[in-house]
Amino acid sequence: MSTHHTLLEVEHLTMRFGGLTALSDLSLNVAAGQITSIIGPNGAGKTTFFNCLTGFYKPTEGAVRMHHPQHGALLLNEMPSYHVARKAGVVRTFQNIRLFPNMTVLENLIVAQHNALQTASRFSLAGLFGRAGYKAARQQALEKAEMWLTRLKLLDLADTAAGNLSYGTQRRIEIARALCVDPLLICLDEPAAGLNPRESAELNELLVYLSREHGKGVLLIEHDMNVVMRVSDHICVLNFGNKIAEGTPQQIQQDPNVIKAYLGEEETDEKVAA
Ligand SMILES: Nc1ncnc2c1ncn2[C@@H]1O[C@H](COP(=O)(O)OP(=O)(O)OP(=O)(O)O)[C@@H](O)[C@H]1O
Repeated sequence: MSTHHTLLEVEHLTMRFGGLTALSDLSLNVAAGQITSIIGPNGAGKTTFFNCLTGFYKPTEGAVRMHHPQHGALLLNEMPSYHVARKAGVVRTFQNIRLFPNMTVLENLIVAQHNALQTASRFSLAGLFGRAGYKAARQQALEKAEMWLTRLKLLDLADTAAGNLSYGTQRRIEIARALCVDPLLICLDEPAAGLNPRESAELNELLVYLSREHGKGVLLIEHDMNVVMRVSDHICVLNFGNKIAEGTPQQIQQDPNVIKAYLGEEETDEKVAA
């Protein structure tokens, strides 16, 4: 799949908490079928950005526009978070794992589809027990879960309690769960944190597969530069809430402002002098 049209347009986004400006006048485009990474030192405003675009925070200023093939341009900054996921097709994972540990892997993926199932049941017990529509919706939910479990190489673990699995596997399950709601854009907050090198390499493959083969827009917050530099099509660098650079991995690696933000002024001078 090779359509790289703009999915998300971020315009002059600002988020203030009292006197602290966590995000300042950020403008950025995110394309379908590409991996866009947001990087920056601790406290740069990366998670605040995700919170603004997924309805968790209401930005102080600016707009976030999602271009949806059926619904047209949708202003995410004016939507509650459940609409951001359901209507606009923007889903996220969090820095800390948020699976139901006592449920099986499959159950976690079915629960993620509760909106479709509730609608099919018409919110009634009669619906749950009898309606053909509900049975069909449940079958579809199972098929979708099975498809993503197969593609993410998790099918063998479908009946295992999620909490008994390794950290890296739980991260994959979280991504599978997010994919079950058919997102156009998937936002991943530090998915490589705590992964071993093999799991990290598998994650790289998965992100590339989702963007290239499924045309998903992938928005990635990540500290692991091995992941970022290998998989990103586009990188946006934040520092103290400001965008200090934007470009391809090669451009970012050579950008003096980025080197300064990561290494500090003295080291940069030494590096330049060396
Ligand atoms: N709800 C909040 N109330 C007050 N300040 C906040 C809130 N959320 C974030 N901040 C502040 O905004 C700034 C940016 O935080 P944010 O979590 O977005 O950074 P980050 O780039 O994601 O950092 P990290 O890499 O450590 O996760 C920080 O100074 C943080 O303390």
